Amino acid sequence: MSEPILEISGLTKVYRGGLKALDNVDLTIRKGEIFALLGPNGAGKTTLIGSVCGLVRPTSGRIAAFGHDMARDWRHARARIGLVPQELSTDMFEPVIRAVSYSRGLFGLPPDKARIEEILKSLSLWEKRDERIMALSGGMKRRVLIAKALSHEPDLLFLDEPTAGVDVELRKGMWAIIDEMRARGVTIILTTHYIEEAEEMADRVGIINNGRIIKVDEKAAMMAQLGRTEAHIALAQPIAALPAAIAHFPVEIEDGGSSLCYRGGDGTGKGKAEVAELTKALTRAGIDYSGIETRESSLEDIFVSLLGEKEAAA
Ligand SMILES: Nc1ncnc2c1ncn2[C@@H]1O[C@H](COP(=O)(O)OP(=O)(O)OP(=O)(O)O)[C@@H](O)[C@H]1O
Repeated sequence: MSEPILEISGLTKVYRGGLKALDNVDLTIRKGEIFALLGPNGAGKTTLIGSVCGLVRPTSGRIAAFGHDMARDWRHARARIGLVPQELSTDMFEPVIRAVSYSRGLFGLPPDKARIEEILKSLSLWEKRDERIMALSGGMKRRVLIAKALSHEPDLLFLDEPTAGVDVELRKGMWAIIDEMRARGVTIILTTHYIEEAEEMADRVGIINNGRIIKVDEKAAMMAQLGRTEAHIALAQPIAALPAAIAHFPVEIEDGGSSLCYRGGDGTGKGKAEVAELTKALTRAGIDYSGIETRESSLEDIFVSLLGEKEAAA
């Protein structure tokens, strides 16, 4: 297991007015990993990132990056940390290349035209280098944010909801860019609302809700618990009891016998396959159905079930 690059312990943030955005957060990030912080709106993701990047002053707790305590030795660590925020707030009138070069200088690195060119090319921004940022499309603006963060060659990079509100194509493009950064050895922490994004990108996943980290696990183990499948099967004729032929499936009668509800699977595609098996078994048993509605559980469903498990264990 590689060495820790970021160690957060007992981190709490209470905003003026009393809102506790982070509640005693402990989290260790290892060198070279991609860590996805998954949580709903207002969970505390941006506050957590802001605390590490020096934008939010923690109420209590400790943050150490690269072995340096951020409270005492902030400058040393800060120069090695990059942040891609959710939105561009400045430089709208600047040409792309100037904004990106300026970001590099801001962190005290000497100008390096070749490096800036390489970054802009890798993000397909080279052709747009002389355009003002305000004239770019939303997707290109996001790329500028990434280029700015990469310009100072961070070892630890935060991506705050890199693909919120972008179309599928751009999301895939963004994932490819994140992959390239990983290949260069950058440690990445990304926040997201999307389970599929965590699934696609991350080595480990942490789930945050109401300022608390509910669970942290390797991606595969986490996904095995998430993404359960739910299928509602409308029956052509109501049934009074579960037929023996389907009793071994995780299925229940609902709506007074006019439909069946399947809840199973483990996020590996097992659910869908099992629903297909279930429909075959119904056909074999001579039970007709008029429709099937299948869905994967949402992030909200998962929070409800994880919180339920946590409360049950407490
Ligand atoms: N400057 C602030 N002052 C007071 N409350 C704040 C401030 N910034 C954030 N909050 C509150 O802290 C909580 C956590 O917000 P935060 O932005 O960290 O969540 P998030 O998980 O990033 O949400 P989102 O997914 O919507 O970006 C929210 O209830 C938010 O309203």
